[in-house]
Amino acid sequence: MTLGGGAAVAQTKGSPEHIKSAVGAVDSASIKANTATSKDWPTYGLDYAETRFSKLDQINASNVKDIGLMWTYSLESIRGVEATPLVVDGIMYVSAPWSIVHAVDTRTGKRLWTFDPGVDREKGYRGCCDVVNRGVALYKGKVFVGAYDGRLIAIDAASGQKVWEKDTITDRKMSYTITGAPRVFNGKVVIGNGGAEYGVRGYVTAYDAETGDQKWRWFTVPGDPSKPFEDGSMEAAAKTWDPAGKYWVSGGGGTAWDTITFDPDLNMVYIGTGNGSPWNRNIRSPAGGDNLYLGSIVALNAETGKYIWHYQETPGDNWDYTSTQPMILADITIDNQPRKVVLHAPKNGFFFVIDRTNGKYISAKNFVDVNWATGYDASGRPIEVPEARTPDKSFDSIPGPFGAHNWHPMSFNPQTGLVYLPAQGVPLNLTGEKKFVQNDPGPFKYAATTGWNIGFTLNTEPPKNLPFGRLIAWDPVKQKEAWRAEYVAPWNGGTLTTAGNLVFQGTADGRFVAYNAKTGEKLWETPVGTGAVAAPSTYEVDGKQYVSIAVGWGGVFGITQRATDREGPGTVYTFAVGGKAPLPAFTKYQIGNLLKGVKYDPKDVPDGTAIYVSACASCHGVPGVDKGGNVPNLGYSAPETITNLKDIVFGGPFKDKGMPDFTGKLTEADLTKIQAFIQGTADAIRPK
Ligand SMILES: O=C(O)c1cc(C(=O)O)c2c(n1)C(=O)C(=O)c1cc(C(=O)O)[nH]c1-2
Ligand SMILES: [Ca+2]
Repeated sequence: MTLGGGAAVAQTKGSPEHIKSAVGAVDSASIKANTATSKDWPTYGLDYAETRFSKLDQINASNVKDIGLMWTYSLESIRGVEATPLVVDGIMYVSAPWSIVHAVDTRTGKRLWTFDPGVDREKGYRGCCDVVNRGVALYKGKVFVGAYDGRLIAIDAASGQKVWEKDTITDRKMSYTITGAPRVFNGKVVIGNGGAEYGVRGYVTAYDAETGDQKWRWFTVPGDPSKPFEDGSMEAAAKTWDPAGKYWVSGGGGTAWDTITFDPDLNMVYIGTGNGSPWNRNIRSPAGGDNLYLGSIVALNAETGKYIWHYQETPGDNWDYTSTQPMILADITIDNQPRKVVLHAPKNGFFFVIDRTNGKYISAKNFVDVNWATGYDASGRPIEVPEARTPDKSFDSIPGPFGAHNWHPMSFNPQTGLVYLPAQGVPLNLTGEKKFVQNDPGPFKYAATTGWNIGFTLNTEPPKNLPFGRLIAWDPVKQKEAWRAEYVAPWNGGTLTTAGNLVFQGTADGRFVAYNAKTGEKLWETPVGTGAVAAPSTYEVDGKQYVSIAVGWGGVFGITQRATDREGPGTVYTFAVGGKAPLPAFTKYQIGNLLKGVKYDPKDVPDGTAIYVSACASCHGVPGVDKGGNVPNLGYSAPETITNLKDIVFGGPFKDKGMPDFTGKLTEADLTKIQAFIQGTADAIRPK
């Protein structure tokens, strides 16, 4: 066998030498070249356009019924698994909770190495939405991972040893985290961060892939006006914020916590920016204003990081409507004109088609029911419903802050012309805070004890709309649904589509399903160990096509809620035609009895409710009502656990699992009240 350099050395596949040459050859040119065959899956969305459309068709609509399990690989995790597995010549790189990276030989399903960046487990509460990681990036023999605590780390792809590490965080006092997959192009690795529920200012940074040296940084929202603007885009943006809101004190938000999409044709990188911080615009910018660049797609020069254009999908965000959802770059024909577009389905419930050469709006249409806007006008501005921002009334925002579409990647199949979009509804009611004080852990302020600052109280009135989850096949040209598959719950997985006329998706209720991409007919399914939220990938090894999915229930919805009676560990499942491996033994989710017998004073229940909402609800859910996600529901704890709450809440005995030490944040008197709320709620819902 002759290798690239002309050396006639036969390598054992999976050996360090093989990995050095295979992953060493990954660069922008090879990622582009791979689109001709889709043999490898070298970057988060498969290709730079992030289509998640594979040209492989060995597995297709006629034979998908014959695929079976080849192997499973345990990620040994209990929290959410959101990563898309990358594969180059049979070597898989997949990340697990706490940003742990696993290298797996797909020829055997065996571990090559793991890398644990050593994120302080006690700091899990510094991110809003589970200690997840959406995946790694590969470039010239290195694996890049964004660690949850904000470090960007380069790892040697063959040895699993750290090559370099950079602290990407500008201000360590603030709750910044990284959950997204880095993107690498032309020798630069780009990463953003999360934290807009806590009061941070968003930005993205490019580093030299080889050395880790910083190349450029672009802030998404303006900073303290007493300091100079970083660039002209910040000067322009500041005009759309009301300084009376002192937005820089609560960071402003706009965090780029997921999508960063490189466009090799136009040498631009598109950043999807997040929600406002705090969410409530009346507090953040009392006189109103669009608050650029929240809820936007922003094009930057890929070389310099300089602003080129923006399109704001949610002007003056008020509802946690992030535009961080994954983008797809497509060349499609609209009104007989070939157009270079971005396809995008942000949280706000509208499907957007944007001209990516200049950021001009082409069309937007709601893909689920929405109640905050009736549509978009010809200039691309939403026609808002006034009640959606009433300061003195509560509002069932539809979509709610979980979004009509969250981070779960969609895919686009040019053969069907359809986008496969995991859509959902998670009801939530928002009531504006009358008096907002940054970092006040006060009662009823959701998750405020762990640092949230959103300017709303949640569900002070029970929401009236109903939850749902569905797969939508969406025609972006007609802006119309072609078919749908309904699910039992929200929070289903990302999608993959192939030239075999297939769509693959994992589901919240613990299945992995294949559909006919044209018609939506279900062609195959298998149970997997727990709810699946990540997107699958497909690749060819030694002439054979495989499909892999990393399964592990979690993410913001999955911390507190569930749709299966199974639980972890996080596991990679790999399927191929003729696979005959037995499914692993699934672990049954052990839910205790509804809590009974904890002594409490009913007078403590109202205060207990208020404290629970601020300190416990974001991870433990509503006692007894929710059934526990990847974190236990306290309404089903043993009575001794609740009676002795102080043994868990103080001193950090479960900090390895992500439970913070509340010493100094809660008192023993608070715990007495929390106990009253937990037992009181369990008693209130107990069937008579
Ligand atoms: O505003 C932010 O900075 C931020 C960060 C993240 C994150 O980093 O995971 C999420 C969100 N917001 C968010 O609004 C959201 O719905 C969400 C879901 C998830 C998830 O992984 O399940 N992360 C995030
Ligand atoms: Ca957010």
